[in-house]
Amino acid sequence: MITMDTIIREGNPTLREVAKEVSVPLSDEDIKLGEEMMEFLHNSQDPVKAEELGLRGGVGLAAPQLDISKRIIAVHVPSGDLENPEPTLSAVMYNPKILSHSVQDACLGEGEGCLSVDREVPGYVVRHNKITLSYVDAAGVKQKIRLKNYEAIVVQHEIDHLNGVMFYDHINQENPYALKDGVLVIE
Ligand SMILES: Cc1nc(NNC(=O)[C@H](CC2CCCC2)CN(O)CO)c(F)c(N2CCN3CCOC[C@@H]3C2)n1
Ligand code: NI
Repeated sequence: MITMDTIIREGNPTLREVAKEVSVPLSDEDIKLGEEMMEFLHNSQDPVKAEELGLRGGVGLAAPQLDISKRIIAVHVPSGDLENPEPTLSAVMYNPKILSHSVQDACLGEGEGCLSVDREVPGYVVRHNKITLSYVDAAGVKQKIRLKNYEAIVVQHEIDHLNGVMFYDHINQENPYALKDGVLVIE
């Protein structure tokens, strides 16, 4: 089971590597890894389990954070309103690739954090507002989807990890809260 002890922290060189594509058809090992990554996200969002296991909350996870330099990410983004328990996006993505993106940029009003970063790094992390994404799903089927706003931000954070990029690499050093005109701030 993945716990916080499994997650490597900044300073570990694996977080700065470009991860390798996984072979398709998917190996049993890669399928099992994806399942464990998704299980971590579910546990981290369950107040009882998160408390029990000492997990920080997570809506995304990338294999390099487990010291595994493979292009595998898991995302589990809850809808936000408690009435509707259905997540807006829940998927393990193998070899995810951004095919195209909007001119429009966006950022989370709260900034970003990272399970591999044990410190607050304030500032806006400006990303694409909308992306068209291809990936292979856990069943080995090629998918092509369009994401926007919060879900698009989460996936971009995870794909960054596959390319050795950390969220704070995007923060403006002079003024962390500087924003160009037209950047959508997502609250
Ligand atoms: C936005 C948010 N980031 C949380 N943590 N950080 C992460 O997920 C990192 C990835 C996210 C950082 C910004 C974009 C992607 C992990 N990363 O480093 C992977 O690379 C949260 F935990 C969280 N939520 C809201 C929903 N809530 C549902 C109930 O359970 C608690 C949960 C808390 N929202
Ligand atoms: Ni992260």
